[in-house]
This record gives sequence, C-alpha cells and structure tokens, in this order.
Amino acid sequence: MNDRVPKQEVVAARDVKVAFGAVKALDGATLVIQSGECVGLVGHNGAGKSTIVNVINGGLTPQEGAITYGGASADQGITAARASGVRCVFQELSLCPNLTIAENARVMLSDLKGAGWRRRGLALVTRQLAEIFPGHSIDCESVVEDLTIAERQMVEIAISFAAVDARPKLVILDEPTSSLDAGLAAQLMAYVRRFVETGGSVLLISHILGEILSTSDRIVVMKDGKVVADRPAVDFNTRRLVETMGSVVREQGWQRSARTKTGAPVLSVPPLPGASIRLEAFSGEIIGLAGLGGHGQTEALLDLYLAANGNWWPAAEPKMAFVAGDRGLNGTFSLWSILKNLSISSLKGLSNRSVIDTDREKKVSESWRKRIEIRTPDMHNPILSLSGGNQQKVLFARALATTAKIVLMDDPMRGVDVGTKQEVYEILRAEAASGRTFIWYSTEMDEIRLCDRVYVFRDGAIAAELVGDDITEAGVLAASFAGGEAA
Ligand SMILES: Nc1ncnc2c1ncn2[C@@H]1O[C@H](COP(=O)(O)OP(=O)(O)OP(=O)(O)O)[C@@H](O)[C@H]1O
Repeated sequence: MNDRVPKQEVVAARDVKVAFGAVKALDGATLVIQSGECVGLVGHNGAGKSTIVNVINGGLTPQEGAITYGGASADQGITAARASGVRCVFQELSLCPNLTIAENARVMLSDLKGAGWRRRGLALVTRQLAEIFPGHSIDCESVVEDLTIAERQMVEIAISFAAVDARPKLVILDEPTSSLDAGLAAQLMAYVRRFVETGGSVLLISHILGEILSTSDRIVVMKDGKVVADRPAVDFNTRRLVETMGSVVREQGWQRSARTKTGAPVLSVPPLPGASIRLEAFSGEIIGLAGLGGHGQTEALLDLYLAANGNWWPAAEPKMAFVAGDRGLNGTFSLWSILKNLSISSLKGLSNRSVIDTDREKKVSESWRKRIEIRTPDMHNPILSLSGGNQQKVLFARALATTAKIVLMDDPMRGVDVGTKQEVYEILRAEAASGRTFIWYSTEMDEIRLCDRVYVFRDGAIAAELVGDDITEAGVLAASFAGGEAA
C-alpha cells in the first residue's frame, strides 16, 4: 500500500475461544487486520482457520475473547461485520443455485436495491468479473446452477469485491483458487495485490503455499486452534512455512512408474469426432487429465464412471471408484456420520449375508482415520462437523477402501493441507505399484507433474498426450491453447 496513507485497524479478534463439544476449534487465537494489507492465513486441516473467519465475519459468537471493527465498534454479528465493510467468500460456496447472477448479487449486497437493481446488479458483476478475470467466458445472465464450480467461484469472488455505494474494506477469501486453474488463480492474485495497493485489505486462506508467499504482506500460521506465528511474509519460505504448520518437509522421493502402457489396457475410449487421441489406461498407471479448467475433464471422468457402472448406485463389486471434487454437490451425504460417508462404497465387502458387520465397518474406518489423519474425536460425528479438508479426506478414503481397480479423481485435493497431500501422493503411488490405475484431473501443475502419462484437454477433447519427462508446464500450456504444440 502507499506508505503515505496511514494504516488503520479494520478488524481485530483477540484471545478468542470457540469450542464445539470437546473440540477446541479456537483456543485463545488473536488476529488483527490493518487496512492496505493482504494477510495470508495457513494451517493444517482443522487448525481453526474457517472458524476464526466465521468469528470475524460475525457468523459465530465466541465463548471468550473480543471482536472489534474499525478499532472501536464492539457491535457483534453479521450485520455489524457487513456494516464495517467485511465481506467473505466461503470455502463451501454460498451462491443460491436457482437464482441468476444478478439476483445473487442482490442477496449478497444489501445496498443494491431500489428501482433498476437487476440491471445495475448485472452491470456491476459484469464489470467486476472483467476486472478480476479479464477474458473470462461467463454469461453474466446465467442462472447459477448452470455454471461450473470454477465459474461459481469466480462469480462469488466478483460479487464480494464489487462496490455499490462503498467498496468493501476487507474481503476474506477462504481457499478462493481451489477450483481455478493456474491462469485464473494468477489473475485473482494480481487483482488482490491491486486491491490492497489502493488501501483495501484481504485475508487470504490457501493450502497452495506459493500463492500465500507471493501475494501476502504478512503471514499468520495456525495450529490446533492457536496462532503459532504472525510475521512478515518475507520471513518465510515454503520449507519454513510447512515446518511452522507442524508438518514434516519431505524430500522429493517421487518416482514415476517406468511401466506405462504395458499389457492390455484396462480402459480404452475412442476419440471424439474431430479428435484423434484415444484415452487409454493400463494397470498400475497414474494418468493425469490437464488443460485449462472447464475443458471437459470432469465430464470425461463422469462419462467413464457411468459407462463402467451404469448408474450412481453403489455396485457390489465396483469396477471404478470416484473421488468427487465438488464435495457439496456430489461428494458428501451431509446428514450422515463420518463413518457412514466413508463406508458407503464398500458395503458389500463389509457385509455378511447382506447384513453390515458393524465391527468390521468400524475397524476399516478407524484404520483410514489413522492412515489419512481424519481429525475427529469420533467417527460417528456428523460429516459436517469436519473441516473442509477433512471432509475431502473422507471422500478419498471412501474410494480407496473399495476393491475398485480404477479410481477416478476429479481435482480431489481441494482444500487438503500440504502434509496430508504428501501422504496421499505416497498412498497413490503404493496403490498404483500394486496394480491400481488412477485417472486424475488436477488444476495444480505440481500434481500433473507427478503423473506417469497426461492427456491435455482442449474444447472437450484430448488435444495432446504427454509421457514421462515431457510432462512439463510448458508442454501442458502449449497443448492447452488452440494452435499450440505439445512439447
Ligand atoms: N459445526 C461444527 N461442529 C463440530 N465441530 C466443528 C464444527 N465446525 C468446526 N468444527 C471443528 O473445529 C475444528 C476447526 O475447524 P475449521 O473448519 O476451522 O478448520 P480449518 O483450519 O478451516 O480446516 P480446513 O483447512 O480443512 O478448512 C475442526 O476440528 C472441526 O472438526
């Protein structure tokens, strides 16, 4: 921010405690945000990040501690937070699916009212989307349910930054790039910098440490409900950040499988009309689906699943398992326990004469709880009592606990912390070595690089196939754009 503009306290949460039953979600945490700064907030899954966001956003009243807005106002609650210029883009997106984009803007922006609000709302979002994501292809007159998850994320971000009467003072972005490809994420981070340079504040929560390090002025690290570090971003690098979070930094021990395309394919899909590359998968391969977001990767996975399993009912011996990326829409059973969410795809293996062996079910879910570190005191707790990243781990465990030889993954690491990601990568490699095949759509280049073979999608079809050392960012980017050539 311009150094001549004096900084002001926008919001402060001091010594805040929040407990959910026996779980201490916040245990005396303090977070102060000044005008003109981007504060990066990081921590393991379940560290308390979303909870402190809910406290400063006014949605949750802490059992202990003080919240102040603008250095003085002690009014509490969502209305006070909004009146103080605080806006929040939630991790679980909160747009109303049956409303248009303009109608959602009307719901989120209370000062968008009076005659002509619909027209003004449409113009506002159109302008804001173009400013943050220049060149986007969203039809601003859409109903939200017709948008992809990435487009919904972009719209919610645009509405949150939009100014009707006054522009927001603080925008909280809780994992804002989890569904965005690298290009859109870079556009958003550049916009965040422009916003704070002109006096606005952003609280940025992300498990993608690169964007935290490159975009934040200051980084706050949380662990087990406490703030364990609060220092200028220049004091950190990736290793220091990971260690402060309490995770172990692992050296890159990842080895691509040397065995690609051996034996008969376990899966073979002819190319679409006009395209020339067949999607094939062989036993023990980890195959990446790459390319710009929304170019048909998720649809390809859904088609593969439905072609193999016929429908979405759990099959006795599933040929394929599916790890959903949009967990709210097609991942979690929100009224069920963690245990039931985990075991639903393996019921056949857990049953004796069609009756579920609850002891075995418990044992299997306990072993996954430990293996993938699902942070809960009790697997019988509701799935929604878990933090977002921990819910995603349950979806992983659900698929891996099946006997399916092929596992389809739709950008499945959304919101998973860096320590757990490394563990999951190792599990994937071990499972692939024992003959399982993974088909993995990822919006993160670091993950695409881990794959044995990669299909790059463009306009709904496969535009290129990259193998082994040819899997580079340049190769993926070249193939992602019309006229480009894979490296
Ligand atoms: N409504 C709730 N009921 C019970 N426990 C909850 C509830 N909300 C959060 N928790 C617990 O509080 C702790 C902190 O959760 P929180 O969502 O703040 O973590 P987080 O740091 O945002 O994690 P993630 O990176 O996975 O999003 C977790 O142990 C979570 O299970």
